[in-house]
Amino acid sequence: MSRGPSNSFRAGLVQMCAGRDVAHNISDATALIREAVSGGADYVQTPETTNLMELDRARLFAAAEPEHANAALQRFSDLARELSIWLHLGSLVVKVSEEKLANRAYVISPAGDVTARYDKIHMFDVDLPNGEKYRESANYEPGSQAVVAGLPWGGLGLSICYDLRFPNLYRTLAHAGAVMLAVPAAFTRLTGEAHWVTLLRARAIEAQCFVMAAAQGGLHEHGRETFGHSLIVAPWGEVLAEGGVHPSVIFADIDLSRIADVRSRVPSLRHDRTFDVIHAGNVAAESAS
Ligand SMILES: O=C(O)CNC(=O)[C@H](CS)NC(=O)CCC(=O)C(=O)O
Repeated sequence: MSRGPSNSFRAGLVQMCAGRDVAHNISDATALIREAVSGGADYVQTPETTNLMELDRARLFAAAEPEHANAALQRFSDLARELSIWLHLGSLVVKVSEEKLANRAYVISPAGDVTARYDKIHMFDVDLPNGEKYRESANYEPGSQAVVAGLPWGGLGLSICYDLRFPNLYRTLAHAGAVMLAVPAAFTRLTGEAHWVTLLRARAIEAQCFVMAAAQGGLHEHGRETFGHSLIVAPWGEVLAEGGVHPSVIFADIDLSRIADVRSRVPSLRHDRTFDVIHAGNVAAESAS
């Protein structure tokens, strides 16, 4: 595969449909990562919870492994080294105590070393209109640190799934030097249909970054359905690649020289202002209380 100049590279995003068995998920992801590399990818991203999707708390904790003895992390570190790629595990389920897990992303270098970790900050505790109920915080300990991971081509701002709804995280990452944003996810089908593409394009446009979002998709063993539609978006907002519902790999050639062009024409990242909020009129004052 021909490698471009140092500010461009090929991204391969793995879309999968993870289940309850860690070994099975590792083997599915491995096949797709190899497919991505066959297609010329220098950077490969996998979705949220690549190693495990399980609803039952007892089974979830029985299958979850700590970071120092994590089969998925060990296997994927070896794979990154074997294939000589930057491998970004969108997240792994990692046991951090007998009571809590972390929803943790890893960036692994072509030497097989973990160079960045990120724990999902925003917990998906919601009640959807179709009756689906999620209480992520019951099982997971949220993170409290945003992370810009250094890649050879530029800074990659890390996030996971529900974080997508908090635009200030991405603006903070852009101000901290990110030129790419990662949003690996397991979006629900219902909210994915309504919001996924729109929110990802908005984050790309407002943070003036490339956005890369590898997704879980399809009907999972644990009974939930996720939206799929892995997406790569350019900083001007156009969609460069989009997946369907089933496991696959999507690709895009990322040319980071576009960032300077977009940011110099519309310098909105340098136009932030502070302001006060006032309540004008009785109706607004009452409804705001
Ligand atoms: O629990 C698992 O098995 C894997 N993890 C997830 O599915 C996570 C946490 S429950 N899902 C989301 O954050 C969906 C967000 C979303 O769909 C939205 O913001 O609309």
